[in-house]
Amino acid sequence: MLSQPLLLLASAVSCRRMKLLLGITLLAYPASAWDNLVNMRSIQENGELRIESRIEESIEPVREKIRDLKKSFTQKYSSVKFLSEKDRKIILVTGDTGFVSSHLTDKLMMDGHKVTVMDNFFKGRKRNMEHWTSQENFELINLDQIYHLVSSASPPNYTYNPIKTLKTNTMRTLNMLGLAERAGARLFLASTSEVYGDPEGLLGPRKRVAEIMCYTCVKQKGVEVRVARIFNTFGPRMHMNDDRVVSNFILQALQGEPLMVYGSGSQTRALQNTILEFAQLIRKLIASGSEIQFLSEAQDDPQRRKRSLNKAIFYFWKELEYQVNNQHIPKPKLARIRKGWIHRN
Ligand SMILES: O=C(O)[C@H]1O[C@H](OP(=O)(O)OP(=O)(O)OC[C@H]2O[C@@H](n3ccc(=O)[nH]c3=O)[C@H](O)[C@@H]2O)[C@H](O)[C@@H](O)[C@@H]1O
Repeated sequence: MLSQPLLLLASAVSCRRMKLLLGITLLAYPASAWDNLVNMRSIQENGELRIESRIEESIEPVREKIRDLKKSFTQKYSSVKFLSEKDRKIILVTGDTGFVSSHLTDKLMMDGHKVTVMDNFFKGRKRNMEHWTSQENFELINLDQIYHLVSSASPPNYTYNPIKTLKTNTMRTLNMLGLAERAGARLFLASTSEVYGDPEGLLGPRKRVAEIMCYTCVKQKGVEVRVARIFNTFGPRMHMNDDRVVSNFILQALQGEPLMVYGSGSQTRALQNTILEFAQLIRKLIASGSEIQFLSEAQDDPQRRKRSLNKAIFYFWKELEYQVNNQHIPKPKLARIRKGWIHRN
């Protein structure tokens, strides 16, 4: 009989314990969950902080660059370094208003050099260079035309160093053609009457190669080219030692020395009928008492090279007509020309 109440008591006790245990568990769970939550938050926050600081670290140099850039924009690059003439280089940059080249120019200018830039503004922009335009070390060239008057026609000049003459006429012509192509500019080549002369000569054949280079670039690259074969030019600023016939005879006549005619003097040039006649003319014009002396014939001396203005007039007339027709300039009426109101020269 005793065991019954004991059992009941025991079960009552364990029931209370269970309840107690259950109560404690119920209380402990939310507490630990809260704790976990708090922990997780702090881990997350720590992580976020670390990420943020890393981002900050990597962004800082970019920010610095932006600050520098802003500063440089407000400075307008006015504070270029001063370089003495010895250290200051004269630099040519082509394609300058483009992206890379415009930054290179900034660097060179800031370092104090004298920079000339050349561009046809095909891809670049003038705006990229505007901040330099008032700076005295800076020059911007936009090319439309190149006059390639390379290689002197003076015999002592081009015979002095034949390899230099060869290089000047060939390599420099190619370089200039490349520049003309790049800049979209028209190139004028000063060729010579010598291309009609001796095929072994020192100047003529080299100039002929230069001409061929020009025509090849016209065909293959569409470069606009003009070639003029210049005949026996002379005039003020010609060098005393040029050693061509005009300056030689004038100097000899002025100094009262004999005028030296090579060969018989029957050879012709564009400037006079014969060289002998030319010597006589100079002597008369200068009123010189100089004699005329005949020396042996010069080597490979072309005997006949004379002007024919008829052909030149014909081509100029055709060209003028073409230009008038294409520009829609009203042609003068024939009656007005006849009356003498408009002169047709
Ligand atoms: O300007 C030109 O077109 C050319 O002039 C000269 O070629 P050349 O035509 O022979 O011209 P000069 O040297 O002035 O001679 C002209 C003629 O006068 C003669 N001459 C020249 C000089 C002199 O003192 N005496 C003389 O009788 C020459 O024998 C030649 O027949 C140059 O050699 C070429 O490079 C140049 O392209």
